[in-house]
Amino acid sequence: MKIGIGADHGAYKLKEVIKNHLNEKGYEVVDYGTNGPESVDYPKYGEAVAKGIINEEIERGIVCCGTGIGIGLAANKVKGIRCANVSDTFSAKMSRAHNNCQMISLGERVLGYGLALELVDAFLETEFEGERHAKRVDMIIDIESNNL
Ligand SMILES: O=C(CO)[C@H](O)[C@H](O)COP(=O)(O)O
Repeated sequence: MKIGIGADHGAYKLKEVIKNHLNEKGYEVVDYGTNGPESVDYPKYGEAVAKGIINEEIERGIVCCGTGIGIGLAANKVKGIRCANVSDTFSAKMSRAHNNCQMISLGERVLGYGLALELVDAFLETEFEGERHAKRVDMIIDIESNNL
């Protein structure tokens, strides 16, 4: 599976930790930056990874900033994207199982690296359950289409 990652300056170290972890696990990783501590604006990176999903360059996206909130909000503004800001393993799994999220966002100023990697694994290893959840995800998609 091809995974896109992106972060701002508040989380580029976490992004590197995730990149190494995914490479070790055999995933193909596309890094959308940023790659250093210089201050940057997180919306640019959230948008870039989200567009990677929509353009089918990648299948899943993991984005990081200080809290994971801002970069996740930005990703969710790209039509068709469902990105969940998660900090517990159950929610990381449910973001796939019930919500069919293509992306999660993580906060480097919130999480330890061990937990962050557990969240990444839970997200990537859980399948969407479909059935009653498919109708509800379709309703989310309809809200987007009806409120342009
Ligand atoms: O968490 C974030 C957005 O939700 C950003 O990483 C955070 O706002 C950056 O702050 P600063 O410019 O003070 O490092």
